[in-house]
Amino acid sequence: MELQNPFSNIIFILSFLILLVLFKIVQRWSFNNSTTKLPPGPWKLPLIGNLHQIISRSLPHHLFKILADKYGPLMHLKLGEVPYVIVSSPEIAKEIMKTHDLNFCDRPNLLLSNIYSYNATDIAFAAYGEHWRQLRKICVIELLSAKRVQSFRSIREDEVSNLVKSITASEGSVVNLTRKIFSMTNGITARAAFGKRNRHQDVFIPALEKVVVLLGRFEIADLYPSIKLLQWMTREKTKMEKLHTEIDMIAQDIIDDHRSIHKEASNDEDLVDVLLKIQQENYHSEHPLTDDNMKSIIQDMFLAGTETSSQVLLWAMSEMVKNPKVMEEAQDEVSRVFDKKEYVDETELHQLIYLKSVIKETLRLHPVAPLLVPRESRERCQINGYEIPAKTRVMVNAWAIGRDSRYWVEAESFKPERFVNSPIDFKGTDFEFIPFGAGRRMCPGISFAIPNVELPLAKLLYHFDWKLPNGMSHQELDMTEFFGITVGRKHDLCLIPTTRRL
Ligand code: HEM
Repeated sequence: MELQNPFSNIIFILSFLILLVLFKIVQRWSFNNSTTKLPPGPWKLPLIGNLHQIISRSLPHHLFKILADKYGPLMHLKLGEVPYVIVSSPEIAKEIMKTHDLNFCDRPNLLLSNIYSYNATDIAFAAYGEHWRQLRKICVIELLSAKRVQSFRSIREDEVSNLVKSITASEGSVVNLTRKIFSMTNGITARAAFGKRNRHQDVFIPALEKVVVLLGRFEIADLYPSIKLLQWMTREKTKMEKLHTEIDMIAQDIIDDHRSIHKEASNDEDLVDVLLKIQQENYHSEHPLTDDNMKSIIQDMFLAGTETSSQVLLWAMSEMVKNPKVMEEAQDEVSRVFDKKEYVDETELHQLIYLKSVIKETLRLHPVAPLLVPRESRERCQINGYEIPAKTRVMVNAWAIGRDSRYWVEAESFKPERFVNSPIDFKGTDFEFIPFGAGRRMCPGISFAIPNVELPLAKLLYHFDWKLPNGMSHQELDMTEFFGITVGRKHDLCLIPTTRRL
């Protein structure tokens, strides 16, 4: 019988443990060298990270492009204590918003948007999950469907005709187009949402305009979420709470008014009517629609819908004034299509191929949400061999992507003809052109937005010729941007109209 070495078991166990430790060391080493490699980015200071590089006079989307040219299209920044990645190429945008979309479809929890959005229970700021899915479904199927948008046609035509009338009244003198266009877009959204113009609207819209200003600011408390004291110290928090209470009361009044008037006919249903109907139908369901949910949806329609469409219209007019040949060609097309009819309505808008290209080119050079709406990673993942930790905030620089010279010839020039026979569209599948975002969180309002831009533009070109005031030449038109929740013109667009056709 062979004698068993009394130490053999111990030796075996020890060898096993040594191997295990070695294995762990190798695993940790390879992990450090592959999966934990963060994307490149500028050097960071303790406590503030890259804040000192970001706080400059440049607009964030411009600055991020300059930095991305140096550090690459997937760039890591630390702002305060929060990790950010900035995406600046169509390829990486596709990775984020298509391949890994599920991991990047959360929104960060931010102080002011949380107050505005009933604790992030609206659509735009809600975390990804069942609640967001339910609201988004209501939005896409019931509120912003092609059929519903069509039902608002007479509202659009009416409001745009009022715009034309008010411009005609000031023919030959300087018109502040910025103010007129904002008022028209607000009018369309208000009538679509609330029905007739009503007494509350005059308070609701100015209050929301103040919200827009507050939401457009960088809030230091959001960059140091672990220091709760900062949240209590910020004055903006108190301002937002006050505005929120004011808007909430008005919106509740509007809902209650609608509740008291029972509508049978569905022809003139507005968005509040539709939401009330859904609330009644879903009363006993697992996810009933509360009054707060309704108010948050309506707010989102205004916030996401009116600023954006107005800014696109103003950028398109600015670019056409700056490029008179483009203006001429667009006017010729509108005349060709509508001269026989002698008025512009929505029935023939589909024929305005060049005008549609003008709008696309405007959205390429002036995406009104140049960094889209921030997202946040749900879990740790790898993109292009780099590690993106969980809870990293992600900004996609749609503005830089629209100027990527690998995709766009003469990227900085305004050339609508590039879109005329091109299949490239803004529906979220061509990642070199993503003014409405892409993936699960993509803008659901395209079908509502586009007629709000096409119809007024067609009418402004059909009825008027435009020139700059004070003998200014078209090259002199100032195109400086203002960065807020959307990026619009810094200075109001003031032009002199002369009538072409009544
Ligand atoms: C030209 C006009 C518009 C532009 C350029 C625009 C652009 C955008 C962008 C870039 C996003 C973020 C997408 C992302 O994170 O990938 C967004 C989200 C959103 N937009 Fe628009 N938008 C426009 C008009 C509208 C209109 C008219 C409405 C509604 C009436 C609307 C409702 C929304 C909502 C509710 C969201 C949040 C979606 C979500 O988080 O699930 N938008 N929009």
